[in-house]
Amino acid sequence: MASVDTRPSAAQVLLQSAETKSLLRFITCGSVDDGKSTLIGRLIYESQGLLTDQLTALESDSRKHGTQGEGLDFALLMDGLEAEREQGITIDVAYRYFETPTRKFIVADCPGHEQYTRNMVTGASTADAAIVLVDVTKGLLLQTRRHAYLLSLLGVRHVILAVNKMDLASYSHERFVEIEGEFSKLASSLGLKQIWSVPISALQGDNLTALSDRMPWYKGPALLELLHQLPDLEAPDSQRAWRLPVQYVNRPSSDFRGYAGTLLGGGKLHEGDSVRVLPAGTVSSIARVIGPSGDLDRASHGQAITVTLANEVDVSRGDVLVAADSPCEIADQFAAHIVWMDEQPLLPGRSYWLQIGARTVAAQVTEIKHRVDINTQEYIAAKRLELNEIGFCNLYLDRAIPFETYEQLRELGSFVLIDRQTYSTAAAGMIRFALRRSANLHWQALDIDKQARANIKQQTPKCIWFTGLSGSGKSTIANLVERKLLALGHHTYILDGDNIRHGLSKDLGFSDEDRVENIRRVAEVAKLMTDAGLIVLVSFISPFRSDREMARRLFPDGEFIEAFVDTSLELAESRDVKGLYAKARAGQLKNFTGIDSPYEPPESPELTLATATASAEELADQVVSRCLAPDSDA
Ligand SMILES: Nc1ncnc2c1ncn2[C@@H]1O[C@H](COP(=O)(O)OS(=O)(=O)O)[C@@H](OP(=O)(O)O)[C@H]1O
Ligand SMILES: Nc1ncnc2c1ncn2[C@@H]1O[C@H](COP(=O)(O)OP(=O)(O)O)[C@@H](O)[C@H]1O
Repeated sequence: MASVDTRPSAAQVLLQSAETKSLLRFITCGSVDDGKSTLIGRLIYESQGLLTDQLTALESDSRKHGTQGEGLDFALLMDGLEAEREQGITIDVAYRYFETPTRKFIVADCPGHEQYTRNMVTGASTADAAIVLVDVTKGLLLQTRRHAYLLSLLGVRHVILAVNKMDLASYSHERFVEIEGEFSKLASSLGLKQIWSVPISALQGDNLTALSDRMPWYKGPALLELLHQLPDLEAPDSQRAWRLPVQYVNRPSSDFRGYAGTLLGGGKLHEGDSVRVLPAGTVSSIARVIGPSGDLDRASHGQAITVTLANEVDVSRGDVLVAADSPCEIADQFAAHIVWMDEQPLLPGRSYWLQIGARTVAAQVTEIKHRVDINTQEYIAAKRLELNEIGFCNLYLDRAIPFETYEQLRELGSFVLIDRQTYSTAAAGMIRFALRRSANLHWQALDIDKQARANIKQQTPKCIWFTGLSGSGKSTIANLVERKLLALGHHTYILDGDNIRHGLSKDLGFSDEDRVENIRRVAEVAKLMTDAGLIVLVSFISPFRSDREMARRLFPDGEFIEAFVDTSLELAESRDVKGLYAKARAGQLKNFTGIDSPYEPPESPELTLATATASAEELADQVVSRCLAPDSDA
């Protein structure tokens, strides 16, 4: 006789999910070999959340295909997905739901391989937490680094390092501590903050639902306990004001007009609050706040509500209602990280639809500042982004939109790009900051001017622009010049290529486009420095004539002194101070000036410094006398 099955049916589980238990969304990172499937399967099983049909299938599959003898093979719960993948079925992300008496969980299972980056990004974009699985016998792998980077990119706030297969390492405390240390170094280099580490054996069930006596040195919590303790969606900063993106305008009759959406942000929305409609900027006040079961006095983050306004103002789907005294920014140009998800590469200049919240606008990527190697996090110059590649880009929208940076508020700082021909989702993006429209910027008049700043230093501001091949002698000569000027009581500063590329230009590589941008930035900084009354020494390869001309145009006549450090390629290469020429010749360094990237010598520089025939000391003297000569102003 069949026994009565007391496990909940699928329908019951769904009904239960409507209860008000808190929900934690998390993602698991790691490959199947790390024991990911076994871990998730076991967590679901042990938390009694298995649906009846799933369990029946698991029991029969374990008998037929299992690798665990008479026991249940938990990995089979997840492996169905692998089979689907083999059949070529595209699965964005596989989500599994389970719950315990106190919490509901949605776990996103994302495959570990690089070609599934877009899947992981999709899963992580809504996750509150992530479990990074590391096989204790293998330690940190390249993919661990990749996963940790993606978690930091997507701002997943709680990261749990699960060191798995502890049974295969004799439950060694030492080995656990070693891996934990390596991971915490990696995490802090990526800016991941909340890290927990748990030694587990997914197969044996150690430290999953209860502490294991095989690892008495581990004082807890067990993994499931930890998942219960984590706060769900990070409570937004309560100082931040509320935002209500309008999902739709509810107008059942002519005397009711409500605006529905999910409330976001830290602050509470109250009946009577002043409200601003963005992007238009019109002001009104909240007349009613309506929740699923009637009128409310107030609402907070995450609540689905409808509001009505005190007077008739124009509000459409996609607008954002904000606290009137604390509106969010509006802009039409952004810098954003973009994860490319389409088979067709991203081409700057092409028009896409950009969807942010309920708003859709036309957008172009005007520039890919760099691509990020997701395994090493190196910045690489890129003219296009291919499937699964990540780029840091400038975007231009055809109209201004209200937004928050992704860091401030995920929901108003993330967007997707949609291919206008195929309507496929081409990319996911995260707004890092707005690039303001110059039309909105005004020059601020100041009382103290350049002349006053220079007078007090008793000098004439200058920009001495050293240009030449790598290893030509720019830094050596500039350094000597600065020492000499300083000894004469002058106020100086050196802007050196290598140094600026560690900070101001650390996002730039060595493509032609990046060099152009590098020089543009440095020229602007040099101009500010002469404005401060300084003598500024600029030491950059600055290989392109047109960019040096652009720099020159920023300065008044006579202030810009172009000093060509004239050293032949052969000589510079024979010096090879940093060993870069050898690397470039060996093909290990691309776009190297003079080898596979051009250098355009100046046509009529103020100074030509021939390093083959004069010493650095002599050349520095030439520069100093030119710099201080009164006629150089002419
Ligand atoms: N591919 C490639 N090409 C040229 N230089 C390279 C490259 N990769 C690294 N480096 C190192 O970067 C320094 C040059 O940076 P700059 O900012 O002066 O270059 S540029 O003006 O933007 O062309 C340069 O420093 P210097 O040798 O002092 O010129 C090199 O050390
Ligand atoms: N006349 C000279 N002027 C400048 N540097 C010289 C000269 N003769 C030899 N050198 C050597 O060439 C190298 C130039 O390197 P560096 O100043 O770093 O070049 P850059 O900044 O252009 O890359 C230094 O090792 C320097 O000592």
